[in-house]
Amino acid sequence: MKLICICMSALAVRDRRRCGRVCRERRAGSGLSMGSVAAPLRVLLDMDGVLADFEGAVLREFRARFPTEPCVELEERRGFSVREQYRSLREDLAAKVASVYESPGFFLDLDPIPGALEAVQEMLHMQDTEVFICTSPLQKYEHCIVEKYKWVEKHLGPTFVERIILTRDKTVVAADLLFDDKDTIQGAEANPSWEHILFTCCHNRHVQLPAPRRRLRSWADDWKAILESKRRQ
Ligand SMILES: Cc1cn([C@H]2C[C@H](OP(=O)(O)O)[C@@H](CO)O2)c(=O)[nH]c1=O
Ligand SMILES: [Mg+2]
Repeated sequence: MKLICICMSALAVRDRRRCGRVCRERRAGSGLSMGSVAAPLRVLLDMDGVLADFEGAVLREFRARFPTEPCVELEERRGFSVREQYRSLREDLAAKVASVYESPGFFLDLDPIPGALEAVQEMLHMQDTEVFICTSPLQKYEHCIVEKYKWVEKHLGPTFVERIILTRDKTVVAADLLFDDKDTIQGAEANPSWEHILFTCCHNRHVQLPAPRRRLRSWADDWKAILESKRRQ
């Protein structure tokens, strides 16, 4: 069971997280320590590429709007940024593909990733588990932000909207696990509290992860084993 310290007073998030790490280390060597209590496992789920099919929609909409232009098939996707790969095909295609995902309705109409909604509901009802959606808005955020909220309400229900964490910097959010399709997640915090589980997506399929980094290949893969292994740490 995962442990955190009972602290003397309400501590800042940063201090509480530090305290949790100290307790985990203590427990590994010497069992339960004085002042330790069970804490739920906190899981962050990224949205695009993990719950919502951003890549599939970009290709479908790009083809529909620019039928005569070359495009990048999903099997050919490499690197997180769609815009940069289209730019490498031809400079002006960068703006064209960006116009697709910056359009009103784009984020709202994303299809759920297969198995994602069922997995989230199951995770939500697991004992000793807290689930949040941790997602970044586009820099051009006009439609994206409200549509991400609406997407969650539509597919997961209004109470799940309370569980959205919207941030451009996921490193400052405290949790045990982050499932995310972006292979490199950086920000103000050099040592985030979460373990990043790379969720396989067309653009990261070929990324070789150095040990001990872990992947979840799809929602049909054993995500429960990852949660349980983290609980035991
Ligand atoms: C521009 C761009 C955005 N996105 C997603 C990631 C972010 O959502 P999320 O954090 O839910 O994965 C969102 C804003 O950048 O759009 C991509 O996945 N690829 C891209 O090339
Ligand atoms: Mg993502």
